[in-house]
Amino acid sequence: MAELLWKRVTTLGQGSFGAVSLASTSNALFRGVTLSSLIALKSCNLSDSQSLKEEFEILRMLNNSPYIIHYFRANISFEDNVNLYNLLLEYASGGSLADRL
Ligand SMILES: Nc1ncnc2c1ncn2[C@@H]1O[C@H](COP(=O)(O)OP(=O)(O)OP(=O)(O)O)[C@@H](O)[C@H]1O
Repeated sequence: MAELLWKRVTTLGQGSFGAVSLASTSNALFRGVTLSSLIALKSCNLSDSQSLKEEFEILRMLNNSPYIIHYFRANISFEDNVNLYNLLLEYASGGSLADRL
């Protein structure tokens, strides 16, 4: 099965469990799902990734909901000599709910 290829473009924000980047993807189709060419990538150090792994499990349970950001997969990358745990997420281009309140 083809690996989903991505490249970080810019930083979107910082949460309690990780930093969020905007990333561009090169595969338009992944596991039968047509992807936008932009995704969000939530990353943290692999050695400190328990909370992000728990977030991944919750997103996995809710992945069919139209009200919850979809995840595409989790993976590990090696960047600047650090192993990072990454959640590959649907990019919410409209900003957060907090921005709108
Ligand atoms: N899927 C996404 N698409 C676009 N921007 C996102 C996405 N996920 C997160 N962001 C941006 O990154 C910021 C940090 O997101 P994250 O989910 O890590 O933390 P949070 O939910 O804002 O805070 P906390 O983790 O403390 O509850 C958000 O405020 C938002 O600006």
